[in-house]
Amino acid sequence: MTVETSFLGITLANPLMNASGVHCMTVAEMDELAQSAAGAFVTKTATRDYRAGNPQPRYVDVPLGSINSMGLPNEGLAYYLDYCLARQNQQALQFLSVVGLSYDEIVENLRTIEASDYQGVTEFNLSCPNVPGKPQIAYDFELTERLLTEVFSFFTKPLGLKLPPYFDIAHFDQMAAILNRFPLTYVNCVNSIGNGLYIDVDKEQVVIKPKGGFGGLGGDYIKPTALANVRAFHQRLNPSIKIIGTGGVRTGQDVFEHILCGASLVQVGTALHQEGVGIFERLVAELEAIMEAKGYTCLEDFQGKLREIN
Ligand SMILES: O=C(O)c1[nH]c(=O)[nH]c(=O)c1I
Repeated sequence: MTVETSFLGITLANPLMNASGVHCMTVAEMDELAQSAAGAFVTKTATRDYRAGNPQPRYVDVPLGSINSMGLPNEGLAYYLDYCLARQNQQALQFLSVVGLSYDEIVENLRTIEASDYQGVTEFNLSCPNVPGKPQIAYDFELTERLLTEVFSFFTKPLGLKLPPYFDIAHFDQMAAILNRFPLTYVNCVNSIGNGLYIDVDKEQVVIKPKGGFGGLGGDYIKPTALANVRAFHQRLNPSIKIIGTGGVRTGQDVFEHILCGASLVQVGTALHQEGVGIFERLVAELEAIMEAKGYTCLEDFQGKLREIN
């Protein structure tokens, strides 16, 4: 029995990796990830220039997950691109997460990556909920289509999209119809559930400073939504477009559920932030135990095979 998997023809020891934004802001954090049991890693979403991000406190772990309004702090695209270029011969599979603060900057950043010797995967983040004044790109279907049309007029390297959660069947249909028109490597479902609110009852106060306390939710809160988005897009997208499952992963069972819904890789955010990189060994062991108990010998035995009630 094995939890090995392959992505873009590259064999990975397991389907697990970090979620962008968690444990991937600096070289030190990314090196620690690279040395961990994680099968792959992704960088913090980069903009062209360095960003300090929103004022603190801007990330808080809470009993059922986390709330954050980081505000896209990052060292700038060159920092992460240089990191990936320097290590792309040693690391099996790298994911470089990117966005821009404007349409033109997004195009510029993707042109920078295209012009580089980067051989890894690019994750285009369409779903950052925390840049004040910037609505999430992926909730604007026309803008998404316009951007993807322009990007794929020049971008030839493997490209995936980080999507926000959708909550309406019509939106799954509309978005999938758009995505199926492009040679995407994958879609990553889901980013945090945007603009939640967590309250400290003793202080009768919000817990994060930016945006009046509104922030993206992660953790246990979002697993049912994450699973539904993985399943919905797995059912609707061309099989050539893989699904990465993100959201609410804390145990091997959560990993199993994401794969059952159709995920090829599974990312860990909130729980990684809370437990550290040791979580990957634990998740692998727990997933193996579930597969053993069910008599599965590989991920393909159950991947995408969620049953409905007929
Ligand atoms: O506030 C952030 O930096 C952030 N926070 C999130 O929860 N998702 C994102 O994609 C981003 I770029």
